[in-house]
Amino acid sequence: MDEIQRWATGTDLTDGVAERLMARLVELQATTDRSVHLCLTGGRIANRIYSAFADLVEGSGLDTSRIELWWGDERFVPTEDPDRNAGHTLAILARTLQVTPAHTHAMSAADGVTDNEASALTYAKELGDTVFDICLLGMGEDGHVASIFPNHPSFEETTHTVIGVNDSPKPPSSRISLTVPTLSRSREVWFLLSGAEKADAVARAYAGDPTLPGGVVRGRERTLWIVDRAAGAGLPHHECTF
Ligand SMILES: O=C(O)[C@H](O)[C@@H](O)[C@H](O)[C@H](O)COP(=O)(O)O
Repeated sequence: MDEIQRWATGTDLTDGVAERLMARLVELQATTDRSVHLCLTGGRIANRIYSAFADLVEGSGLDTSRIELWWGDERFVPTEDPDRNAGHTLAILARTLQVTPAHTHAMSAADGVTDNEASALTYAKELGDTVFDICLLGMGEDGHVASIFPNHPSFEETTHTVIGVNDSPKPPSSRISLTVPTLSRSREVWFLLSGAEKADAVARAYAGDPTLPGGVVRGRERTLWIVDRAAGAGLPHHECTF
């Protein structure tokens, strides 16, 4: 079930998504005794949302002992490299979200190792058959999600759940990524889409363009297309949820 959530500006989107994400996580925790699994994405838009989310934790009712953080992709760089997704995200969320190391599943960094495939296999073992309750994804102007790129080996059919990605069109070149089937195992996929430069890719992906990773990744129960006015310019207006 695809739903469009349209916000006027990127700022409205950031604050609105942070509130809806917090509410949904609290709602999911109320339906189960297990941990809730949230898969995070890198990118500018996501990091702005994480910052707004961190401001909401106090008084939210979120049980931080029952949330597990995963990553959809990672740049295969040293831990201290500013390009590393987990570094940014944890610095932002750790301001208010006390998530234990056992519940924080960051992909390994390239500290003294060069083999991203081996690191991908290690993450696949840690992931096992975990199904994410919510998987957050940004999208590039080329329709990439996580580190799965169109017209690129990363987008080829695979039985792997996690892969090493080389020659990434988006720097840095070496990455680790969940694969399309793994992303689509998620119960809910939330696409976080802001900026006019994404409008064409967003429209094509929403229409299910099979040549774009964003065109084929969907949640099993729900797919949210969260757009600001600019990024959603090419989306149908009759399907807005609010
Ligand atoms: O590691 C990465 O680069 C991200 O996972 C990538 O998939 C990102 O989400 C998109 O490129 C959108 O990035 P922006 O939100 O910065 O446009």
